[in-house]
Amino acid sequence: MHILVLVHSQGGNCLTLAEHAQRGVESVPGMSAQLKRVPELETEEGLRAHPWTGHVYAERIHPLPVARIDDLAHADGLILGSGTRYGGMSAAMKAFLEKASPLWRSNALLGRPAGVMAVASTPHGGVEQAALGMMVQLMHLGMLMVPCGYATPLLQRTGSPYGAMAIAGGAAGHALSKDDLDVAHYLGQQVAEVTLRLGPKQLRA
Ligand SMILES: Cc1cc2nc3c(=O)[nH]c(=O)nc-3n(C[C@H](O)[C@H](O)[C@H](O)COP(=O)(O)O)c2cc1C
Repeated sequence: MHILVLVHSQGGNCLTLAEHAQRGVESVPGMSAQLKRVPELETEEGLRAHPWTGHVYAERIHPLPVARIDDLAHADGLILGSGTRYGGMSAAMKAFLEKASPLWRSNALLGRPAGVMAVASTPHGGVEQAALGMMVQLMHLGMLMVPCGYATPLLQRTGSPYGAMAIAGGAAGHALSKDDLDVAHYLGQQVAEVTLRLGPKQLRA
């Protein structure tokens, strides 16, 4: 069975979490994961020319496959990740989810498991709202939320009970910690295990 790990990352931090979530999924026998990015709203030239993140875009973001709405319908489970933008998910992630309205109409994603990840540069800069905002949109699509909870001691040090969350990037230049990466891996495992227990998706007409 297959999990789609779908990310919008500009500085590469959320992408790093997504890579670890992908490994977490793949650590569960019988599960595979594919990492894709949502379509960008900014121009290719603008992204490449950005003074701080242009090299990240060229080296790490651009090579990722760009997701289509169909990819959501064909995955047995989903992990979404976004950088925090003004206390919410990125516009690119939100735009992608809004394009999923045909799947909302057909209930194609009803009952499928999903987890969320977010990164912000400051401790009280809205990382939880970004993650919870993604959860709300996924619940409108009928998806089942798979949280981190507190079953792992990692959650005493980083992450959040809602999903994988971290403080990194921005002017202070915080780097992701090993605990942050391990929480992302843990979330991937959790989503994979729940997906496996629920069984293969039922495709709706
Ligand atoms: C337009 C914009 C808005 C941002 N808004 C916030 C914010 O509200 N709170 C915060 O802590 N960081 C904010 N940031 C910083 C990013 O969340 C941070 O750099 C994070 O590491 C981005 O993840 P990424 O490296 O995966 O792109 C903002 C960055 C940009 C470009």
